[in-house]
Parts: sequence; C-alpha cells; structure tokens
Amino acid sequence: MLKSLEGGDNVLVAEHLKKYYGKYRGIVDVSFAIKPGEIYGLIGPNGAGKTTTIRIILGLLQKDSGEVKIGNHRIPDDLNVVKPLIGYLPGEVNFYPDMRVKEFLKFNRNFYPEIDKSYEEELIEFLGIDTEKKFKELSQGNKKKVGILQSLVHKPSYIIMDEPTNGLDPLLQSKLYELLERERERGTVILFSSHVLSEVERLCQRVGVIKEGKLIKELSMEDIRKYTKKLVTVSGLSDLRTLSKYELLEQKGSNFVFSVNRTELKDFLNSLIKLEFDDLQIRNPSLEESFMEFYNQEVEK
Ligand SMILES: Nc1ncnc2c1ncn2[C@@H]1O[C@H](COP(=O)(O)OP(=O)(O)OP(=O)(O)O)[C@@H](O)[C@H]1O
Repeated sequence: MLKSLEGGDNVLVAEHLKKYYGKYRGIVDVSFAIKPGEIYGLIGPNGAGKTTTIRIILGLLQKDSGEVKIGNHRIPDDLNVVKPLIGYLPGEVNFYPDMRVKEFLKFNRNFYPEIDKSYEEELIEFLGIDTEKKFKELSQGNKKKVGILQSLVHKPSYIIMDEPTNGLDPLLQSKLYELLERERERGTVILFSSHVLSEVERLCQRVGVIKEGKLIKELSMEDIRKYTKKLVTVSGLSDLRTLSKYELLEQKGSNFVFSVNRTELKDFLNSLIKLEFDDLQIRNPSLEESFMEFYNQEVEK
C-alpha cells in the first residue's frame, strides 16, 4: 500500500526554480509537475542543471526563488514530514569505506523501522549484492546497487534518482528499469535524470528537456519517439536514388550522413542494399544532435 501525505494528492511540483552559485548560473527557470504512477525524465547535457534541480527538491540546496511542493507540503519548510516518504539515489554513491554492507543495511533500518525484511532480501538477491563486503572493496557499480536498494527498500511514495544508470552495466540497467516500472505501477511519483535519450524513451511517460538551467520543452512519449532517430553514415555511395526521400544531414564527396526515423530504418536499409556503397555505420545521435532544433535556440538568461 502506498503511503500518502495528508491532505492532497501525491504530486511533486517544481515551480520557476532559480539558483545561482554566487555569480555562476545553476538553474534559471525550471518548472514541472509529476503525478503518481508517472516516471518523469529530466534530460539535459552535463551542466544543464539536473543535479541542482534535484538537490533543491530534496531540500539539500537552498533555492534563490521558486517553489517546491510535495503533496501539500512546501520544501524545505516541511522536509521532516516528507523525508521518510522519499527514496533518493544521488549521482555518486558514497558510504563509509570500512563499513560492511550488512552493517549499513542494519543502520538504514534504524531510520526506517517499517522496512519489510523480506523485501530487503528480495532486493539483495535481485540486484546481486554481496552483503559481507566492505564498501571500500566494492566497485562503483556495486556501490550503486546498494544505493538503489537504499532508495527503494522503504517503499517510498516519491523516488528521485540522479543519473542512476551512469556506471551500471546493461544487465543492471535493465534490472533498475524493471524495479522502477514496478514502482510506477504501485503509483509512485518518479523523477529520473539522464543525458541518454534512449533510456528516457524506454522508461518515462514525460520528459522535460533542460538546457543551460532552463526547462525549455516538455515531451510526451509520442514526441520522444519522434526525436529518436538513427544517424546512418554511408561511405562510397555513388547514387542516392531512392534514398533521396530521407533527411540528408551532411554530404562530403561520396560520404553521406542520413537522419532516419527508427521506424523507417528497415525500409532505408532495404533501399540501400540495392545500391553500390563501401561502408556503413549506424549510431544513436547525441542529445544535442537529437534536440538540435531546441538547442540551437538561444535561451534567455
Ligand atoms: N558548487 C557549485 N559552484 C558553482 N557552480 C556550480 C556548483 N554546482 C553546480 N554549478 C554549476 O551549475 C550548473 C548546473 O550544474 P548541475 O550539476 O546542476 O548540472 P547537471 O545537469 O546535473 O550536470 P552534470 O550531469 O554534469 O552533473 C553548471 O553550470 C555548474 O557548473
């Protein structure tokens, strides 16, 4: 059963958040609202302001202006009321180096006495955590597994994860996606930051694109799919013929770079195979390449 805050829906709201670090821009204007049962992706390149936004929401950083509401509670004023209902995974997970994982889990249970021991054991097994090890003996990925467990084990109503898949191998990434999907079905509010478009596409119901401290665009799942194209580089192509209907990004001599919708990739390759060419490379565009049309727009400061 999902724990609710008194007097209101479990919505997480950020409104016109602004934060400067002295004279340096942290964020200038970030607003969004996340409903229960929704995974919201905050996406942007390094330095865009994702961590600053998350730390303000968690009351770890003081904002210059704007408002954060969790349920009907204002942050940081009501932090103590809301804190037990939040599960947070920071970008870098650090623990006491000499502590064993099992000692840490016991310590964590002191903060959340209602932790269900059998759920804890299920997560240990699912994530493959060695509880006998000391933190200094763990790789960054293995520390992150403990961080994921810590953020989920008390069955929070709000999950906030800062670039959670950084440093995770593909198997662990898909385990994390599975856990988050289960949480979403339970009605949890989930905020997830990333600079990888493919993962927000897979997981999130809505995505906020953040650029230079400003939330410049919100995308639905449908919009996101529209923006997930493949970049296809074809070398030694003498004749475009049927390929001319695809978006050509670049041409240098007989080398061509096409931007092809994922759904059209098969048709593109079927057409290509009938032509003469030397080499072929298919890659995912970077975030900046995918969102070129937004990123090229000047952001007001
Ligand atoms: N302690 C600080 N002092 C000065 N500037 C800071 C500080 N922390 C962050 N910034 C600046 O605030 C801006 C936003 O940083 P933030 O870490 O929130 O971005 P991010 O999107 O999380 O990027 P990353 O993925 O690189 O962490 C950046 O320009 C960064 O240089």
